[in-house]
Amino acid sequence: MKKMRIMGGKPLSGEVTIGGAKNSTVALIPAAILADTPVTLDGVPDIKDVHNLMSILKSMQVSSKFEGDVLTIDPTHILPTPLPNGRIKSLRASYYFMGALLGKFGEAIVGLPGGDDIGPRPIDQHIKGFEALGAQVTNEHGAMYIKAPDEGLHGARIFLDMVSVGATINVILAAVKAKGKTIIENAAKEPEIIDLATFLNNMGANIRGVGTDTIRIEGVDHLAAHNSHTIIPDRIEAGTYLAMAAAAGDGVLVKNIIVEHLDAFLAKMEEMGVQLDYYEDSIFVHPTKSLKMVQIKTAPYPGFATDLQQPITPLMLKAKGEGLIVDTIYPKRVKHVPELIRMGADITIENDVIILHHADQLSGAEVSADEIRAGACLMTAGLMAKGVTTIYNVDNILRGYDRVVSKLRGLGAQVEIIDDVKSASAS
Ligand SMILES: CC(=O)N[C@H]1[C@@H](OP(=O)(O)OP(=O)(O)OC[C@H]2O[C@@H](n3ccc(=O)[nH]c3=O)[C@H](O)[C@@H]2O)O[C@H](CO)[C@@H](O)[C@@H]1O
Ligand SMILES: C=C(OP(=O)(O)O)C(=O)O
Repeated sequence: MKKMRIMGGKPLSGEVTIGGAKNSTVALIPAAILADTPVTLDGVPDIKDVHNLMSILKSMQVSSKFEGDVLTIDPTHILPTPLPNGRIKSLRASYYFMGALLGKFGEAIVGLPGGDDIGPRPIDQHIKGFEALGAQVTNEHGAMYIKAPDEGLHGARIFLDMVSVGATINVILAAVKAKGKTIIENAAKEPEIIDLATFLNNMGANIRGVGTDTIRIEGVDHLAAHNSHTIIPDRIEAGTYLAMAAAAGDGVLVKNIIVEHLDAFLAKMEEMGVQLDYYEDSIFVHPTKSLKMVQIKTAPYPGFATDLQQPITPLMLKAKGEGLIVDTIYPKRVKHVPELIRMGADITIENDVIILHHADQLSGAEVSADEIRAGACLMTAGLMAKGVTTIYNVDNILRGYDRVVSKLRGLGAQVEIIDDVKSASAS
């Protein structure tokens, strides 16, 4: 396991460029196996989730090559392979192989996914969707066995009991080649779902209504890539750097942003009094002086993203007064709280409400990134703090933050990643 060492107190300045969205990429890679041709993705972030997905592809005889930010995937020799264990457990989005293999071969054996420990993450709505399309689903020793009827999957009307990104995407992947029309109601509206549908539609799929709560899919027989697909910028990485720039910056330009994808987050930054200059696809964050405390309630898109409640927390610690955070999606997503307290923060949790107070000065400490966004929060706290912060379990950050050390160094941060077995290296 690696750890990250941050020497705090040095204000960030300069510019940083946001990479392609993790949550698009991790859906696009499994989706690529639905194609009858090689597929090229551009703007791919260099994150561990991508490397783990490439290794899963390899186990199915799907070759892939990652050069710069271009990933080519050749699924033309794919074999229908059971995936009950192994790398499947290393990330959440491996569950997209359930929908993709089911859509491609009418059968999937896929282990229950890993991913962040942020409270219960059931997949009942994914299963409900597969069953509505005619599949039989059983859970045997921690792996899902999913089988279409002999005549193949058929279109269906599916009302999701709750808005779920994963279930919406998995049903799209399974239904895109099913016979007839599928309608997903109460669908999630996240931009990454639109990105996935754009990719599939450009290959010949017929998916309409993505970005609204009703998605209509007319099944097609073939999918073929004619052009490379450019992945949308990562709105969560962007939000992380924007909050970091406001909390620990002396004037930072964050580039490659789709501003509209961050509306709820940016409104909160402005409510706090952060001064932002907007350009076509970048935002300049001015150094902050006095900040107003706010209350945040996370919600499905276009609401305030759960994945940004931890990254904005250190910024809130700079504001005067009492702030509240309620994560309605993952009420137990509080792994950052004991670590921030160790750094000198005044935070309590009552009935799943996170209550924060102003901290004059955080102090460097040894802390643990127990999940990706807790890690993002601790990086910013470490940059704000006096002294050295060592973040353990840094693989949880590297799972989803593209070339994070070189980006932070580019902003003037003193940061390094150290293997626990002495030798130092940067990624
Ligand atoms: C790879 C990826 O894109 N991950 C994102 C995705 O995760 P993921 O797709 O796993 O999250 P969902 O949108 O499915 O989950 C939303 C809520 O619905 C619940 N639920 C979901 C499915 C289900 O079958 N049953 C059920 O009860 C979950 O426990 C959660 O409370 O959306 C989350 C919520 O925006 C983000 O935090 C993750 O970064
Ligand atoms: C929860 C997250 O990721 P995953 O769904 O991949 O675990 C996240 O990106 O914040």
